[in-house]
Amino acid sequence: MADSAQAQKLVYLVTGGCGFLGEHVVRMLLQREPRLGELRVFDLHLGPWLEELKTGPVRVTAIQGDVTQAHEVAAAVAGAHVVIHTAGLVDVFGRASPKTIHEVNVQGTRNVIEACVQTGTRFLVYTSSMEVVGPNTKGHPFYRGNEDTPYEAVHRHPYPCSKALAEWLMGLLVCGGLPLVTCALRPTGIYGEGHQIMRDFYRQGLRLGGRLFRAIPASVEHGRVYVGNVAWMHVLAARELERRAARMGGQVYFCYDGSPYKSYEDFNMEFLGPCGLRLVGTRPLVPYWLLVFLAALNVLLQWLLRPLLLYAPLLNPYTLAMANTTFTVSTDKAQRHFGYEPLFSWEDSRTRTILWVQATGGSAQ
Ligand SMILES: NC(=O)c1ccc[n+]([C@@H]2O[C@H](COP(=O)([O-])OP(=O)(O)OC[C@H]3O[C@@H](n4cnc5c(N)ncnc54)[C@H](O)[C@@H]3O)[C@@H](O)[C@H]2O)c1
Ligand SMILES: C[C@@H](CO)CCC[C@@H](C)[C@H]1CC[C@H]2[C@@H]3[C@H](O)C=C4C[C@@H](O)CC[C@]4(C)[C@H]3CC[C@]12C
Repeated sequence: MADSAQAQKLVYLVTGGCGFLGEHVVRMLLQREPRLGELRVFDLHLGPWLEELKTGPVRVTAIQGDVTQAHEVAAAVAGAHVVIHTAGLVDVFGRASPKTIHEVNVQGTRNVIEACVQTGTRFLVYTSSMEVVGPNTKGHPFYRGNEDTPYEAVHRHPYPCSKALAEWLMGLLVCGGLPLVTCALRPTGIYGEGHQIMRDFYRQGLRLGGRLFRAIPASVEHGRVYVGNVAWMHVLAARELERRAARMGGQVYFCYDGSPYKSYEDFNMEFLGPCGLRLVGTRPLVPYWLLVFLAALNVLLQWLLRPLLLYAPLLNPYTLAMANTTFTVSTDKAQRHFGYEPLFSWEDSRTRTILWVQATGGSAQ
């Protein structure tokens, strides 16, 4: 990618490119990366929507593969200039075993790093998570903090443990002095078109006669960021890693935009309200001790039923702690380091999400 090769077309690889975030990254690259020559989309499950992208000017190569299989990753990475690694097992509900979460999120990331080193790929952007920092097991608030805010990060749940370990692996590279330049992006709770949990809440509200019941105090802030802005941040970071390697290499960045600071439930109502739902109660209708009890009961039921079926409700001690602990970010690090500005205003993000919930929320899609 030297000066003389300004017009050189680049090969990008997006792992997890058919996931919620991955699909937005893929589409954003096609729209906003002028140097894109080939786009490889690597995923365990390929989406049918990829077919429509294959008719455009950029070569789109769909690769069905597993990040836990080093040889599959190496084959996909070979010849790629830039890798955006979003593939991950996002499970805070006990659907997958801790071992599987570790294999996909930690070993999978190690495979991606090693493939880059072996095949000479120089730029790697990793999708990390807010949970690398917190909320911690002690329920300490992280109130509008930034990347340098001191916070006692204590992980016990397999998912945050795996994301923290994977991000740490990225950092190791810099210490090792390898030619690979990496950075990690830490989204808070992502929302937008394709957000399954938002759709689940919508359907639950419809079943309950157009109502949802407040369980979390409105004063607890939960950080949220629009998927289009998270995707844009990945595309921009990937593009700028070369030019600003000394500054960006080994850095971590929270993903942020103009989304308002609200509780998890009040934030969801920004979209579900215009879709006809109502949040009942200005205060939690269920006492907190009862939620704690129900969350613990769900863990017991999950364990008892495991030989027969997979019982994985939204409420468990970890998700309750997440929803009930203030964790919000306020930072401009990505702006200072690589010129990031959100592409979508809060109004745009809101409208797009509402339209998506209205279009697909009631259907089986
Ligand atoms: N959704 C959020 O709120 C959020 C917040 C912070 C960080 N993240 C991170 O963003 C990334 C994407 O999350 P998402 O919400 O889009 O999840 P998702 O489940 O929609 O997407 C993950 C994708 O990875 C793929 N994948 C899983 N295991 C794989 C394997 N072994 N090999 C290849 N592909 C595999 C899945 O098929 C899926 O398409 C994850 O790394 C996640 O940890 C998500
Ligand atoms: C107690 C319930 C009353 O309505 C609400 C339970 C809500 C939980 C299911 C969600 C609350 C916070 C969410 C998480 C958060 O937004 C950030 C995440 C980071 C990411 O890396 C993965 C997804 C998630 C863990 C997200 C999952 C759902 C919540 C726990």
